[in-house]
Amino acid sequence: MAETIPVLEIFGPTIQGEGMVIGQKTMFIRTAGCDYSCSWCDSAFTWDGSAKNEIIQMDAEQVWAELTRIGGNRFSHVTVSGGNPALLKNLQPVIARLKEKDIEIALETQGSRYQDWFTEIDDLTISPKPPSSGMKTDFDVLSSIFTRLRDAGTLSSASLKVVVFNAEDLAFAKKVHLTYPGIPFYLQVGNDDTATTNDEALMKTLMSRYQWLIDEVMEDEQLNLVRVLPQLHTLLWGNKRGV
Ligand SMILES: C[S@@+](CC[C@H](N)C(=O)[O-])C[C@H]1O[C@@H](n2cnc3c(N)ncnc32)[C@H](O)[C@@H]1O
Ligand SMILES: Nc1nc2[nH]cc(C(=O)O)c2c(=O)[nH]1
Ligand code: SF4
Ligand SMILES: [Mg+2]
Repeated sequence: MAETIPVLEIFGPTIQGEGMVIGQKTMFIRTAGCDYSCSWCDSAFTWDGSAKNEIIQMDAEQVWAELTRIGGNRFSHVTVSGGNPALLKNLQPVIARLKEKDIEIALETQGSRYQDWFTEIDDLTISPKPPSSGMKTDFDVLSSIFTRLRDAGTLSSASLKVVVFNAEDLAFAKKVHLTYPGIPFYLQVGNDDTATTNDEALMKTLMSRYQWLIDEVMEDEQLNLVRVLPQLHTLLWGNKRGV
């Protein structure tokens, strides 16, 4: 049996709603399982057991078949997220298959694990977690990821993205930025109501949080080379899954 990965959903094409390639037309592969349990995780179903019956073990061929079944020829970019896809050594054949098909590949991970296939990712988003998440970043692991990418000559594919809910999170984000000044740095508005179905109210709250974050960054002379973004998909579609 070929190597498989646990898949929770494959969807798209849609726009990448976050970070370094925001707006990019892309397909998503969402893997199951995470080594973290962030208090505000908007994808908790990937690790809290609530969707365990939806997990399908798929090999590279099956992943490609599903991508083309739903995306046809209407995509050239695939984003892998989770959960933490960096837990999966077996993602290698999936990445190889996408490369073979000339598909650009993005990956979302929190920077707690390294995999050799990181060097084959075109847009690698590393998202260390701030205090409000309840998680603690291992900066030795994070630094070793950047060292390995640099050694492989692929550091330019990487960016950092920190989600911010409050002033303490922003101080953490600043520490991350100042520790890795050469890595493109994104601040992202935190969504503190991942359950609501009131899209209008959520959009209003998120826009005012976005304004707060912008105001803070504008006043801070150590945050001059940063990009401040909302989660565009949440503004457009609220907490809906699979968009
Ligand atoms: C669901 S995570 C999956 C990838 C990986 N585990 C990670 O956290 O980077 C994808 C992105 O969504 C962000 N995210 C999760 N919950 C969020 C929330 N409530 N508000 C804003 N961003 C959130 C994460 O920080 C991460 O950048
Ligand atoms: N449109 C859209 N953009 C996204 N960017 C990161 C996502 C994620 O859940 O990792 C995501 C997602 O779920 N949908
Ligand atoms: S690391 Fe990512 S997937 Fe895991 S709990 Fe945190 S936000 Fe959710
Ligand atoms: Mg998401």
